[in-house]
Amino acid sequence: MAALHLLHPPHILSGHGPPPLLRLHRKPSPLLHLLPRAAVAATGASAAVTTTPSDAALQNFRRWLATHGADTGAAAPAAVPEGLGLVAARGLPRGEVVAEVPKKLWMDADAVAASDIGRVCAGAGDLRPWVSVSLLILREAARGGDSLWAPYLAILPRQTDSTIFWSEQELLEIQGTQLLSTTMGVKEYVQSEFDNVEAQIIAPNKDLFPGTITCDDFLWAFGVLRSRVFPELRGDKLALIPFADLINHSDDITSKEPCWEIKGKGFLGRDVVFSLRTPLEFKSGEQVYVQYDLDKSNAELALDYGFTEWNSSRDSYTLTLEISESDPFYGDKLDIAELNGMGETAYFDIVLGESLPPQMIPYLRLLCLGGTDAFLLEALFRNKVWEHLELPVSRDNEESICQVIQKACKSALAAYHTTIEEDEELLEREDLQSRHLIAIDVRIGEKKVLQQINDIFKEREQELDDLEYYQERRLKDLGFLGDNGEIIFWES
Ligand SMILES: C[S@@+](CC[C@H](N)C(=O)[O-])C[C@H]1O[C@@H](n2cnc3c(N)ncnc32)[C@H](O)[C@@H]1O
Repeated sequence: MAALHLLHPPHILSGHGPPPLLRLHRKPSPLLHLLPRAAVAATGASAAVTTTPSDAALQNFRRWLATHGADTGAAAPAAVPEGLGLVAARGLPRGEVVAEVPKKLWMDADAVAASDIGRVCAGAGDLRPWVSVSLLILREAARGGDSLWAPYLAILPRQTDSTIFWSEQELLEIQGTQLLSTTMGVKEYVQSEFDNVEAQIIAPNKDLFPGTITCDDFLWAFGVLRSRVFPELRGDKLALIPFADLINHSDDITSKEPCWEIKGKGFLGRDVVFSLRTPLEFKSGEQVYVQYDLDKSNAELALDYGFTEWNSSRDSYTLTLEISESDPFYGDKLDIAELNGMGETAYFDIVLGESLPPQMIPYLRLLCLGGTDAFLLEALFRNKVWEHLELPVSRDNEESICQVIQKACKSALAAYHTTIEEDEELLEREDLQSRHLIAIDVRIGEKKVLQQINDIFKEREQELDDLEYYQERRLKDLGFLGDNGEIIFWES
């Protein structure tokens, strides 16, 4: 029995620790009430919170862009099923410029430095770029009509369907999912960053932040950045680009080529602009789309943008494996993991319909190594051990990896409040709200991946007798074992 050799069971974390606590509703924030994109109608049957600004606000926004030298003639902002979007004003071939937005309109680190909060942000030391740009958004929103960005801030949505904006009741729909843990983790992170900036920047500078700024306001600014910043503009380059950020996502766009560039224009190319291009041809009147990120899972799309796709390559589950500190071979195992570019904890993203990540099984075999196989952990084997772990080590070790994974999958599956079949039935309903649909898509995807992992190891467990293990390979290498598994003696 494998367990006899497992002196210390490996630590398998599946992302299903104690269920995260759901926060109570907080009061609506004063600042969000100041933001204009509120008195509007929902668009499209599936849009629970997607609202569009008034025509007057849109016209004001377009005038503002033109006054400040933005070139946006190729597409017009308009109400579309995804909220606002960009609609081709004429036939646009592939690679055509949709808009060129001058740097003076971007909300980025330079805009923070040049603004009246620049001094306090610089004085606060190492503020993360997203934190200082969030403060700029909130400061400018509080300035109302006096802000340079007022016409832009007026058309920003008050919410998206990102799970960071879901109510306690709505979050119950993703009970047991990794998405719930991630969402709660992100909200806690934003809360702790807010606590810091409130103490360091907001409270001591009441002249700059005269009204009340709450954590909900800060979460809104975080959500705006998370859903609207082009993926490559992260870190120090983080920038909110008005107008270009109205472009919606379509799964039909599969090209990996970036659809934008930052370039110089005008005399000696001194005027920096953000230039957005079409990834495909679009007819006049069609909505122009881009691909946000081909590699994001449905859970990531739900968290960042508030939508999911019915596409199995977006269904994924992150398996977390960890070398337990109480393992008697902890030091040796950690050393081996580190020598092979891994660590005490390893994360494996498993995608529906795709094979397991290549490092996962060797890492698992390492975690389960013990008993009579522990000799492989000796220093003598250090440079070769990973090669050995790439193939089955022993029946006991292989059986252990099959059992621990199946156990972890079963326990993770038990934490969901619905089965795959129940979810599939729910998907037949036509009255599903967008957030409910996102919840079903994510939990069904996670469960399918868990089921797939479970099946792989179940099948493997049934093949244990047919596998070739370390000792047999070794005897063969030394010429002691024939092709049919018979021991070759010198005398025969
Ligand atoms: C970069 S903004 C695009 C402009 C946005 N539609 C608006 O009204 O301001 C990204 C947000 O648009 C919406 N969105 C974009 N593509 C979508 C899609 N394919 N399905 C549903 N919502 C989408 C989501 O709310 C997402 O968070």
